[in-house]
Amino acid sequence: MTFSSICFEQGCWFKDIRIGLLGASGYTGAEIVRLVANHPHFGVTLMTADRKAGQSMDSVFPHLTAQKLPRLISIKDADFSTVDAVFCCLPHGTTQEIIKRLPTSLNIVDLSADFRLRDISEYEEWYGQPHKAVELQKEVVYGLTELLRDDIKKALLVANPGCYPTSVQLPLVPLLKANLIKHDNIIIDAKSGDTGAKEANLYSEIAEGISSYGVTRHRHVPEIEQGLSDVAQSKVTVSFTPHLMPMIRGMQSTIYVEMAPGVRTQDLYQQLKSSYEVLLLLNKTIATTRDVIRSLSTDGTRRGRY
Ligand SMILES: CC(=O)N[C@@H](CCC(=O)OP(=O)(O)O)C(=O)O
Repeated sequence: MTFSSICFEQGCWFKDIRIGLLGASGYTGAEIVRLVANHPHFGVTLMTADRKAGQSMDSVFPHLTAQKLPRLISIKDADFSTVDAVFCCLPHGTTQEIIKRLPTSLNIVDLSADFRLRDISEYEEWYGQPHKAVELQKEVVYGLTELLRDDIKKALLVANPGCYPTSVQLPLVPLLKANLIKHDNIIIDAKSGDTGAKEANLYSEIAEGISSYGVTRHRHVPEIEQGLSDVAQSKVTVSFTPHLMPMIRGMQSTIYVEMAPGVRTQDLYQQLKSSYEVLLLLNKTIATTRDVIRSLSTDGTRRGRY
């Protein structure tokens, strides 16, 4: 991305890249604000949230009170000449039409699923609706940063990966690339916290229980298979079952693979260790979502090498 503008709007003093958030009042909007807050170059100058237009962001998320943020406005009142890049935090299925009306000079990161699947017919099959911006699909870079960092830097439109597909592709891609595992019989037992759910769930419906859902037909399956097949350079299929857990935040995917002949568990460990600068635990300590959340709060800059 190249930006030359200097911006002096409220909330963006001395930050040279002006960010607009569309659909800012949801969890993904709040997360972008958190990430941008300490960024040396990014400043938020535009925030839209149709149902909360006129309100301040801290009236929705009080933990953001200390941030200097513009007031939430309706998207129809947005002036896109005041931004260099847009994060689209709108619901799945609503983004395609909005993005195609935005100025073509804008860098866009779409956090919905609208541009993740390259194959349009696969999108229509899994999301149950026609794709409304087919012409944009060819511009898209799949935003799994650890894999495609250089392409992402040059992209005008980035499709931010789904949550489960991220948790599955990051560990499996280095193993597939190094031919350490077989391409079939990959079983993914995945668990998500409640903030990942599409709609607000009542405490009484979630607490003290675990539910599997989307069994054999979750929309993240084709996204996972697309990514894994790309690196394996042959068709990879997976068995995937997601579960909703009684916790607010976090995700854990336990993945079962068959190792290639002659490969040992230690080889998988070494491959992952040399691929990412992340907390990697084996035998001595068990991974927990709590530890990941704790580590995020102290290090937002961790990067993988892929
Ligand atoms: C627990 C739960 O319901 N999770 C959602 C995934 C979260 C989401 O909407 O989004 P992404 O596709 O952007 O990851 C689901 O299974 O559809």
